[in-house]
Amino acid sequence: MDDAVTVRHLVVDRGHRRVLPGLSCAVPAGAVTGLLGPSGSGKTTLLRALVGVQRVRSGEVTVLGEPAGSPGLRRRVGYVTQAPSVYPDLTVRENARHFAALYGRGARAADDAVATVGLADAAGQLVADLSGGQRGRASLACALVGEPELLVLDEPTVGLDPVLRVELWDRFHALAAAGTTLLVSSHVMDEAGRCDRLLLLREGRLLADLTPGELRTDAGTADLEEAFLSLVRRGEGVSA
Ligand SMILES: Nc1ncnc2c1ncn2[C@@H]1O[C@H](COP(=O)(O)OP(=O)(O)OP(=O)(O)O)[C@@H](O)[C@H]1O
Repeated sequence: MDDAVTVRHLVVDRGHRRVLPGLSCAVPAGAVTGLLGPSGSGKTTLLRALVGVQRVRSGEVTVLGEPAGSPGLRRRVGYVTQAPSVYPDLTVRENARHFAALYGRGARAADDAVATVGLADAAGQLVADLSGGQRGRASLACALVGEPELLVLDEPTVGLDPVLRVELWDRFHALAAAGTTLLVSSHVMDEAGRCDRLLLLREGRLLADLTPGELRTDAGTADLEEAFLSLVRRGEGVSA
């Protein structure tokens, strides 16, 4: 499988801290890759570098064959941040139609995206009146509407109930089956099991790049949370 993203020796400083000290990794095309790691491990920083909004000190990030942040990638890459990026004074439908228009797509595509994230019943509501989880999904709809080749999602299931979570993950896999590459960050290890591949980060370093099955086998436990912790402990043992 080709890689949609390759990262080589990426060094990023934020404030006075070296957050990514020389990270190398790859994201396979047409699959759902989970970017997992504890809070502060550098997940958002890596995602920001992929979409070209992070100042980097050195290294190379190639996205869909072009340097990250190239103007040509703007329409090919969708990014949903942890903070929903939608207009509070517009309805869900109006937001989706606005972004659809920016991508040269019609009202039908906008309405489909709203339905996909389970917000059809709330389409006429102002975003300002939505719950946090609903607002996040409205933001996701606005990214989906452009049908990007690479979808970068920063903790998209935070605040969602289990039913919606499962539905969204099914949707992610349907998109991947249709050829979209998804990179989804999470610190919820039970979501790791839903990914085709996992990149496990710790303190800005790649702890492992493997499938959920490999992680379980490697750690000798079916519990992914436990498996991740065992990997962390092993890493600490090696560096000690
Ligand atoms: N603007 C900033 N200035 C200085 N340091 C920052 C800034 N933004 C993030 N950091 C630091 O960079 C490190 C990595 O942050 P990042 O947001 O990439 O982690 P994360 O793995 O996405 O965490 P979370 O799961 O909590 O979102 C953290 O130590 C954080 O405190």
